[in-house]
Amino acid sequence: MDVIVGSESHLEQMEKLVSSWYKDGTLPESFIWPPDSRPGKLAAAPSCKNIPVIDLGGAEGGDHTYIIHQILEASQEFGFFQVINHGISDTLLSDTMSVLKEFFELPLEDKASVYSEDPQKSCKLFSSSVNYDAEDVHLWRDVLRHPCHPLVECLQDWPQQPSRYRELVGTCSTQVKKLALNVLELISEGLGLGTGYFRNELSQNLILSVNHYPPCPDPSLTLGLTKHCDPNLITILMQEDHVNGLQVFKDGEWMGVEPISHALVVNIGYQLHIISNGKLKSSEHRAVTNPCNARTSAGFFVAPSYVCVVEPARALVSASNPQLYKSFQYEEFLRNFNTMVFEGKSEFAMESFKLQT
Ligand SMILES: O=C(O)CCC(=O)C(=O)O
Ligand SMILES: [Fe+2]
Repeated sequence: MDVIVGSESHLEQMEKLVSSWYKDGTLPESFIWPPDSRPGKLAAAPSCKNIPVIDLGGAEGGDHTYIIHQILEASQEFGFFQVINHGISDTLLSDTMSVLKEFFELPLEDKASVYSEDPQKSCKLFSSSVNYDAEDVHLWRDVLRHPCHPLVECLQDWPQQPSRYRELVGTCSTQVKKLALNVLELISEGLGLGTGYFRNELSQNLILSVNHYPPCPDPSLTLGLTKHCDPNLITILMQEDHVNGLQVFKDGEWMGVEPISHALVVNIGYQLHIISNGKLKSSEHRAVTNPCNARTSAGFFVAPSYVCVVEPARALVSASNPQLYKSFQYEEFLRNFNTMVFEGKSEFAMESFKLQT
């Protein structure tokens, strides 16, 4: 059925957005996760002081080799690290985060033009997941998702409000892409793949996914985002200051990733795990909610083009390091990943791409 933007049924659909009704103070049953995937007592998840914070300030000077060493070590052990002195100005990051938060605070009518339940639509605001009507349990989040590349082609689909949205998110996404390519260059060098290994179809796409988690009456029973690894190449995540929520699974327990002002979180996606022939790790992570503050996070997902062929780098395969994954088109991986996520089996998303060794 076609739904006309701003029509009564379109606005009714928008009432699925958690931000439109959370103030009634209830946690509906449809948001209560089974006991084995609930966060339970949040106090049990210590804020992780161990996720490395890497100063990229000297990457082009005398610290170059040391920084590569830190990035490789963090990517092998944690699959996550934070970066500071990354070259993106504090003002741009703060202003972009403000405009993203403002977007979610707009009245429903002002968000109606981007709200959509159509899985094919590339720029859309929705609640929980793209499978809202078919999923058993909902996530306590609203999401605004859209491509950021090529900028001139996608910009016209982005929200027009707040008025500085396009300008700030456009500038920020361009700079985040540049940062991601710099980090990938350091990884490429660290893996012994030379220069420019990722500067092609492997890093062609950039998708922004903004998560908004309103305050939740009982964070122990629900989740903002269930455990998953990111399917793409590498993710650069901006998280709001002072509000915890991101957790990484490490050594059998969930650990919080502390928000650090103006730092960015870097997360190794499945494609980088595969290209490194298992050397770099993709870690499971999730987002929990809290009763006091809304939290907004913005993930910039750098991904291969859909037709790009992905496989372990030849230079990393040898008799003593047999090839662990077959080669495939990224589109095929993504289709399988999305099905697995929908079936609640995302931890098995890699199975059909593994080679018997
Ligand atoms: O909200 C967060 O910090 C996590 C977001 C995330 O993991 C994702 O969007 O894939
Ligand atoms: Fe993620």
